[in-house]
Amino acid sequence: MSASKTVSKGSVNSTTIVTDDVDESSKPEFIYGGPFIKVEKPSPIIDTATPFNLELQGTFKKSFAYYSLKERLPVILTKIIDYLSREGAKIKSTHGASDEDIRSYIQYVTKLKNDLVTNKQYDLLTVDTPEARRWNQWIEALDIKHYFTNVWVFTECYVYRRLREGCELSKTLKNFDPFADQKQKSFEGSLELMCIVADKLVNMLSKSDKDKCKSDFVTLLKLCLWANKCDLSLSSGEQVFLNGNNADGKATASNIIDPFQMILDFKDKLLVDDTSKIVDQVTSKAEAMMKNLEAPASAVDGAISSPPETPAAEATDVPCPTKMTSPQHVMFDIVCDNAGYELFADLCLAHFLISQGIVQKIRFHVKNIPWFVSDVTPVDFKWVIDSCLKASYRREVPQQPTEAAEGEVPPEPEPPRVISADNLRALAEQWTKYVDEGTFVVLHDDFWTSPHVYRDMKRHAPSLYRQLQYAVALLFKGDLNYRKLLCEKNVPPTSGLEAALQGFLPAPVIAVRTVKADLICGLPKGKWDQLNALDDKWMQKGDFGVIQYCGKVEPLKVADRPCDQYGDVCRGAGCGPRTDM
Ligand SMILES: O=P(O)(O)OC[C@H]1O[C@](O)(CO)[C@@H](O)[C@@H]1O
Repeated sequence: MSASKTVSKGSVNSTTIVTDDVDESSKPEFIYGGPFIKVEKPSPIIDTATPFNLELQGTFKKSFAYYSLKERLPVILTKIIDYLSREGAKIKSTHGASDEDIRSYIQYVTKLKNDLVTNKQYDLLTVDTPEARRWNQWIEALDIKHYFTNVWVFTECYVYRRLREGCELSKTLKNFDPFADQKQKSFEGSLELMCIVADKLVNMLSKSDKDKCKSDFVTLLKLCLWANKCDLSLSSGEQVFLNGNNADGKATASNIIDPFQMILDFKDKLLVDDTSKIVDQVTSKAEAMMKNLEAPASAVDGAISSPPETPAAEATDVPCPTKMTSPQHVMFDIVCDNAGYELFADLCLAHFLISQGIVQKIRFHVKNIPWFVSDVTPVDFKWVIDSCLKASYRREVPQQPTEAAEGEVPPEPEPPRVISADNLRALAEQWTKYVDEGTFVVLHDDFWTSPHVYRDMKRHAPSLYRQLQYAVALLFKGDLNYRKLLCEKNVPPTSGLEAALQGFLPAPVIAVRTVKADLICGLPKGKWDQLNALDDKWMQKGDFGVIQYCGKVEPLKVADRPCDQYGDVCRGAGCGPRTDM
């Protein structure tokens, strides 16, 4: 390890990046009463991969966490700086910002990047909101407050939270999303894929027999999985094209990228496939819940579907969640990951579950603020549907001529295949109705943009935990959710999901994730070693995936804590009409 820090030019648009190792061992220190002298301190960086059963952190030099903090995250920040410098005029006119506003944000991001690459201590947030104060309490409670030395997920979340703070501190940039353009471009690059999927989805929506319904459900779960390849933080903001597309995101003249074909082509890359179990369990649980809703409360074994003693409750009031032990609707929850094509795939699954009558509502949990470059925010949720609604696309693909047998007249060439956005627009029209009537509900709890792993949700966000308990199942999308489900711990790869969740059991958990970080559970014995022997970076590329299930659930009882809104005076109802329970 070098004894002094070197500064070299980074590859991104000539912005200076510190590219040597994070090394605290040779910083001069002031000894009281004496001159500045060199004090050798042990380096926090260890030349190893993350040992099993430890949390991921940037100090393990052979881990993806180290590489990410040293290379990927600084590039993401540099790109924001470049974007602000390049598109300053556009940003100014959209947000009514001044040169000074843009300059201040650039300075803010530049300092953040320097603090990160030099492994400084986290700064406290300076905006004064209840959520920012909570962040500061979490930071203050840490034993280790350095970027590389603390747990990786905390540092990453902190960096994205700070990016937001830069906007919050500005008078004019409060609604600025530094990743909006990248998300938009990625959506546009996937338009043809969406048209192709929409054309097939329309044939899955009319009520079908049990076998077809099961096989379509399985297919759509797999569609959602491979859509998770398209995330912009793994590629540091570069567009990701699913197998075979050109660099401009378009399929070549005679070539069609069919995401349903990809599911078959990627069969061997799906390392854990619980889809069959998921479909069986979700459908039977949903059926049981549906019966429960139809039956009068007294007829249902032990279930209190409305709270006791609620004389004043309006018929339209939803009972207080603290007293309610069964839901008001049969609901399936999707904890979303990326906007664009991935959200489109989630919407397709959601539409299918509703149209087949499997569930009555879908709750989409999205991020409150721009997050890990391409994660869905409420604004993204709306523009993705609106963009599908307005989509205009048409391409005629010439069909391969059929060979004529020797001596025979060649058959008439097939007419070209037409790919168009007609069905995509029709689907989006239905999604708009679903949103308007509350069949699709978009929720954005602050917890999803906190640094906490899901084991700790009950402690940090008890209301959210309770809300999740009403779901038939919770579909967690993507790599970041997976890391938080596994408590950011490098568990032995053969350990089961239930053990890895460490008690996070609000409702059945479905984890759908392409592998983009070096932790995993549920692999068959020997598989991890086998994959490592072929490519020691296989966990960093998003080429492999898992669809995992844990059906163990903690029973939902009347809460032992008072109602959030009315405390002990709550009579069991009157928490306002809610659509999300
Ligand atoms: O969009 P996803 O699937 O959550 O992936 C997020 C990416 O960001 C990280 O969580 C951290 O950079 C990686 O593990 C992953 O590459």
